[in-house]
Amino acid sequence: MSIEISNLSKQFGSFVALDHIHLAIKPGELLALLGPSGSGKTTLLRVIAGLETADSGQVLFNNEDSTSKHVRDRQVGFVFQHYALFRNMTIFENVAFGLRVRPKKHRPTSQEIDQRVTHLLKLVQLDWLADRYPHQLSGGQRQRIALARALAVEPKVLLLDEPFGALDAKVRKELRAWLRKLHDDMHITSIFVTHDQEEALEVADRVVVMNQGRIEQIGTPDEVYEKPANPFIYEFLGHVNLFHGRVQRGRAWIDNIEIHAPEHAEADAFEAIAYVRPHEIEVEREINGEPALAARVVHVLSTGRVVKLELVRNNHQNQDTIQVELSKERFRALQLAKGDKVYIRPRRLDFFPDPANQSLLAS
Ligand SMILES: Nc1ncnc2c1ncn2[C@@H]1O[C@H](COP(=O)(O)OP(=O)(O)OP(=O)(O)O)[C@@H](O)[C@H]1O
Repeated sequence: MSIEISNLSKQFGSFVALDHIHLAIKPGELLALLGPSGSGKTTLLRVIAGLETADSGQVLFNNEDSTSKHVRDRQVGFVFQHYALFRNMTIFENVAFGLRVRPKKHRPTSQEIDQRVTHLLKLVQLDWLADRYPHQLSGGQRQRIALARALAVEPKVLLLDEPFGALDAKVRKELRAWLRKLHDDMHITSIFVTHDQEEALEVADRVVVMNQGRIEQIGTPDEVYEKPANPFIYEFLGHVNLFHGRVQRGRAWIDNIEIHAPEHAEADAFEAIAYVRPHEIEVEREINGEPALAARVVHVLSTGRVVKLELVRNNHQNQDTIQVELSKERFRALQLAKGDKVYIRPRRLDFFPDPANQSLLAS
């Protein structure tokens, strides 16, 4: 099932929750809606589900306008953060529920229901819990059952709102991998809401980054992480270092370091902010012929395969810490410790006009 969202807007009173949203979701795609709290993710999901009506715009399922279609006719399955399973029903009956309450002429036979529920419980790898009650399950197991229950009615679209939000970090990680695999097996067009960057980047085919009711960028996890469209996304997605510099006709400068900026080949001079990810900074003990920024190590944190360094620049007014990530091998080769002097050079920088200083420089 493809979903196309066209020019969708929604206000609550005078507050604009969705602001002219356009989005095309391919059949079988797993899409993440990612953004800070209040950015409109849940509202968008609820409009797609038919639980909320938009003020204007359309939601098309397989090119067919569903705006006036009732929730139960949209063939969507839901999983929410706190999905309340029926407490007084066994796990088996919870999963069977959506099928048992169907009108008689659409209801599968009792034998078919048994078969389908057994199959789904196997799919979520919890068939051994069929006779238990929800309170006898862990949070992660309950969410997997919630998913099995959503899948029981064979939805064409699966909508998940922070499905793992209430779980601890380790279980979340396990369920992410599990959801990805399940999706690869089933290919149901799925949209999940999260405010966890890592979750979105790890699980989704494409990520939609939202902010203040608008879409800031749509792309594969690599695209949004490696090529953020604007400063908001840079700062929202993972750790990032900020430098101030200057750009002119395809060249850029951070202090004495000159860097190619081919994407700004035509640009007149402008004051810029420049972003660089922690793993895109080279660290040397000695200056090696290329201009570099002098800094010193203020903190070393070893986490598994990478070593995270915190640096501050030497003799520089900006004493914000600079985060650097090195491989363990590189860290060993450098033999760095707190207090050591180093030279750093960003391998790749992305430049944007500095909002605090928009004035043009004399060329
Ligand atoms: N029924 C409502 N009445 C009034 N305002 C609402 C209503 N539902 C949502 N809002 C407002 O719309 C904005 C977007 O809410 P929404 O739940 O879509 O955000 P979100 O991105 O999902 O946030 P979170 O990650 O915190 O769940 C919020 O500022 C919220 O307060």
